[in-house]
Amino acid sequence: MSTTADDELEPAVASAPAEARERHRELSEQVEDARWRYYVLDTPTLSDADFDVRMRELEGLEEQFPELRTPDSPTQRVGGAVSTDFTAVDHLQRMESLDNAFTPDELSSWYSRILREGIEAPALLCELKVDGLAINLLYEQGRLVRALTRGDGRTGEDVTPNVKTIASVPHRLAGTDEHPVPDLVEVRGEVFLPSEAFERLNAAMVEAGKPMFANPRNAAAGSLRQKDPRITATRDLGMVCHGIGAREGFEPQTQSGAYDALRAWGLPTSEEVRVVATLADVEARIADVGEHRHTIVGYEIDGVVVKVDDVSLQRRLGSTSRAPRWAIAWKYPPEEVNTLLRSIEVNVGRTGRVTPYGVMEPTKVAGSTVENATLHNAHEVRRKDVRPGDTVILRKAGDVIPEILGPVLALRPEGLEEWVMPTECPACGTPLAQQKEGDKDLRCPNHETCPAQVRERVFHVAGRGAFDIEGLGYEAAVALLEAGAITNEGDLFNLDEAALLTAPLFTRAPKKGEEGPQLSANGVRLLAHLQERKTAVPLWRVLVALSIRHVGPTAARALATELGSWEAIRSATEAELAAVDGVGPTIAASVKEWIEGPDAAWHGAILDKWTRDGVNLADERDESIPRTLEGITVVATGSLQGYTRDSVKEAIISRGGKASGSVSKNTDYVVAGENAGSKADKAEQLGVPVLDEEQFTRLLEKGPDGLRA
Ligand SMILES: NC(=O)c1ccc[n+]([C@@H]2O[C@H](COP(=O)([O-])OP(=O)(O)OC[C@H]3O[C@@H](n4cnc5c(N)ncnc54)[C@H](O)[C@@H]3O)[C@@H](O)[C@H]2O)c1
Ligand SMILES: [Zn+2]
Repeated sequence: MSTTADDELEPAVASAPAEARERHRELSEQVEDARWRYYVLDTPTLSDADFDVRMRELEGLEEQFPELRTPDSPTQRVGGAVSTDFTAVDHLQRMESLDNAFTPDELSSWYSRILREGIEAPALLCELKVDGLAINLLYEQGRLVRALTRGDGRTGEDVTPNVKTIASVPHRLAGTDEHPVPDLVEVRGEVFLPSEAFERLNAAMVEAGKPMFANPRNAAAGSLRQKDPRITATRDLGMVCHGIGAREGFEPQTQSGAYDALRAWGLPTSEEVRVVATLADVEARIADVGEHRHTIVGYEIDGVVVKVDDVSLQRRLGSTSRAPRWAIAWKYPPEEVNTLLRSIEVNVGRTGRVTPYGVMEPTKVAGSTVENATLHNAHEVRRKDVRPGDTVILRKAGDVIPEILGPVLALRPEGLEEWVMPTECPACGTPLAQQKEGDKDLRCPNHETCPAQVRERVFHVAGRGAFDIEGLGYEAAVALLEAGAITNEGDLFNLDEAALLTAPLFTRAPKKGEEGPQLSANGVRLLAHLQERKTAVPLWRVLVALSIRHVGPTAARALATELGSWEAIRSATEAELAAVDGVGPTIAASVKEWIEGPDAAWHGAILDKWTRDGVNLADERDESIPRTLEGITVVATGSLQGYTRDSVKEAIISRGGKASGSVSKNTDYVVAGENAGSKADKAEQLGVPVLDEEQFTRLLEKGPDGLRA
């Protein structure tokens, strides 16, 4: 918890040494500067995480040397100021900030302090900490007369015309018998930009050639604090209430009760407010919200605010110079940090795609350390205008892959050169080219022998979705290729002891009586696994292993199911391939290209070798299963007791039927399990019979006749 001036603190004992004073002065300046950029200019140069670190250090210094805690220290004041673009107006009641907790310890020491006041088990209100900007709405006789930003807490900026453009902010309050409209009330809340509106706004900014907003908070602040309210009106801002200030003719007993009144008057309140009894409940709520942080509401949140619900207890606890003692903000780990972009490198993928990626000063974000992040293609590098040497904003949300959002332009060193995409493959020197006119991606066209592509393909053949060969990871793939034990994936299933002995990774020193290097245990196992896997996987996984562009597991399954063997796929026409359910023209063209295009010779050689080496290139039909569904199309939807998504398809296909994903007039039956949604509805509209699981089982056993019984 960030500690602030406590009146009861002992007077200073130690006097601060010169270097502590100097550091305090330096940090204060940095914090003041950051606040100015953040609150007034809406273009921060520090990340929130870096800002918080500095505040923490300041607070630590003041803890140690209380004499440094002067009234003008940034720790004693509510951050923010008033821009000259707006009229400065005083709040009737001061607007405060919040103290923060980043750890369970900090949270519980906040709670202990309340208990020390002799307050027993207070009801605790938990609400979302909205990542927007604070607003103060003054209603007199139910009429919205003024809207102010927080400013420095005493004086805010008059943004009334702008706030009036926000759809969810009522210009007039509606009274009810239970909740009559008060003479006067200051309503506090957060103005935010919904995530979707943020995406849209940034897309429009790019279109217009203007710099993007780094995050929804900055976008919300920038949108609200416009000189021209007509611009604000286009931005789809939202607002949610989280407190009240001055009031006349309105005396709620609890914070949650106040929200009930606000809601009744027509003000936007949150559905996600919970009143709980214990600190353990608070922790559970924090964990729960944390898990759904990005989906719980349609806007960004960065924490949970915990408040003592009882208003008389709030009064008793009072406030420090900048924040109430009766509330605390739990903050989740930062998902956005600033870091140095050291360089931009390129990576050559399995199908030759050359992808630039940023190499950064390793930084912790959302709980893990990040060093690399893809930049997708040269076009994207240009669009984001990131250059090696820039400070960049790095974002990582939960399990999502890290993303470089853009540079902090204000920190760009002078004369920083734009990055240039290489024109030649960094792995083999072949000039890079577009696959076809208008492609954003560049590729290395040397698919056959480009060492990077061969390495990625061999690794892919062994991967989970393909042959799943244990003991053949990236390191092993590199070792086999470097030793010349294989030249490409075609040689894999022909590997024998002699060939493997050339790769040091798979050998061990000879024991007594043995001559020369011997195969290591890993080497022996790899040979066994290769022999086992080559016949163990169904055709679709072999298709995946071939690295045909656009042929992933879904398309591969579709092709294998319909055609059953490599031979049948090879001899099918492009039109026949395209007609396969789940394939279509793009994939069909790509398969044909793989079979007949400029690389046909070495592609064919791989398959010849695999055939020679006994790889399974056709699926066996289980003749013991009766073909009860020949010519019948079935769509399964919802969850069934006795089947998984895959086994349902399996059951239909193995009986000669067609398992389709969408309902049309060509559908013969729809099988509807639990929670069957729109597909079952559509079936009814089209008059397609809908079966339950028991009827489906009869259909499988006896065909349509089974249903008549
Ligand atoms: N990047 C920068 O340079 C920079 C500079 C200044 C501030 N900041 C950011 O702002 C923070 C400090 O700002 P602050 O003083 O506004 O404190 P704060 O954002 O940590 O907490 C106070 C604010 O939270 C808001 N809030 C959201 N939901 C709320 C709820 N349910 N109940 C009550 N209040 C709620 C209110 O607007 C309130 O004013 C820093 O921790 C940092 O994240 C960043
Ligand atoms: Zn290459």
